[in-house]
Amino acid sequence: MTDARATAPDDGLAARRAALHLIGQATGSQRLLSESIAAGALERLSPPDRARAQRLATQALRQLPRADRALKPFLAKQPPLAVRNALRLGAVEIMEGAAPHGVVNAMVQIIGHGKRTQSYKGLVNAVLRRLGDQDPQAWAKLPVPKLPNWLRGPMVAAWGRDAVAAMEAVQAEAPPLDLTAKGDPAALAERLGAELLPTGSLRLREAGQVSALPGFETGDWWVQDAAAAVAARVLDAQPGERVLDLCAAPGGKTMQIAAAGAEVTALDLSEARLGRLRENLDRTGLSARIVQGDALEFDEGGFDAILLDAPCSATGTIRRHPDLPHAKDGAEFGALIELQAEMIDHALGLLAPGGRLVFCTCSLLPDEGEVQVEEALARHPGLVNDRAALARPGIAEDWIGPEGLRLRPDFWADRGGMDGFFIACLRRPQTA
Ligand SMILES: C[S@@+](CC[C@H](N)C(=O)[O-])C[C@H]1O[C@@H](n2cnc3c(N)ncnc32)[C@H](O)[C@@H]1O
Repeated sequence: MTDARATAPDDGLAARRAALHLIGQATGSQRLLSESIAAGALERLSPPDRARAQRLATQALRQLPRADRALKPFLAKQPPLAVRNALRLGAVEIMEGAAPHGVVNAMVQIIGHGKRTQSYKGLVNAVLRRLGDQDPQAWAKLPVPKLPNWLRGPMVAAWGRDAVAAMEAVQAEAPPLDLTAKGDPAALAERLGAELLPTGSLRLREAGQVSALPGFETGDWWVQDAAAAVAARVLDAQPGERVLDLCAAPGGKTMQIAAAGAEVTALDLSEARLGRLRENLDRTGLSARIVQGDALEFDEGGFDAILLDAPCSATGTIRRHPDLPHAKDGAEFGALIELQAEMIDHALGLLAPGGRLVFCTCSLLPDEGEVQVEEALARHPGLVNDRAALARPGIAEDWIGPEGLRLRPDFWADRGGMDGFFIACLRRPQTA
């Protein structure tokens, strides 16, 4: 059955309304876009509107501080959040090149529709029209959006002001699309007209619809940030090895390990995310044993290698998830850091003697990376930090620190950056 509301052309109203819902949830209710979407926020939309709503919300959240600056001269006082967000989304769209009249009409209609917002119709109309008369160059000259203080403080303490400013500059841009090839990356790069990155990932700047790219249906590749792909390269799974992927879903790293010919067990707590892992394995024709459960309760041992891509603050992925600084406030850091340490200890106990544990997090906070390794080495006498395993093709020597490999969004800035990651390889002694 077709839902007429989902398919009728509406000049972008449905997509904009949904985008505003997502932005409202992130800025008003501390809900990540992924959480709102999992709760059904985009269910009623057609696939193109769904993609458009997500794109609009993501771009508006990425540029929120710029939008606020551009709007400030036109607002004597702040209107309610729903109106403010409509102005923000409208400002971002107009200043980034959308036809102003279409944006103004849509926002006026949306605001005019709500009982609590309809009295702001005139304001939205006037402000967005005046923004439409602004020089688009002025937008580009606005300062790069800064991270919120709760995150900026610890990051400046860890990496210094200049490095954080460089990361913010990368985070202000829409990221490229990175792919991992199931087979030969050079041949696939040629087929797709993609850049072959030094670490072996592929990069497309203007990808369009992912599922329309050649090789999607046949499962010749999967979407995976270049930095995320390095963790499984460090693990370097060998054909026939027994490998445990402890926090596996949605399975980017599981697929790399399976493609290397290892016997992989993919475990995750989330049944919903494991559903995505199953779809990914089906599409790529790769196989893994799938286990739903808590990593801390899994007690099958004797693995040659374990990948622990632990739950973390995800602060390394802000350029792909710009909702995070708006929806979070750092309150959960402490619990995550404790969980990561428990997971490291538990995983070490599941290794065969001489086995290796690759621990990684997509975090920019040393407490979720370097400090975890330092403390694990202190807790486990005889444990070896195998830094030689980190020297993979394309990895610059100065990215490897005493505790492990630190990847940052401002690395490869001229190529479009990369996600922030920490990766270490710990070896259990032969005799424990
Ligand atoms: C960073 S994501 C993993 C990404 C995945 N390795 C990939 O490359 O696609 C962390 C995962 O840990 C899972 N997780 C969180 N707590 C867990 C637990 N106690 N046991 C097992 N998995 C857990 C989450 O459901 C989430 O899928």
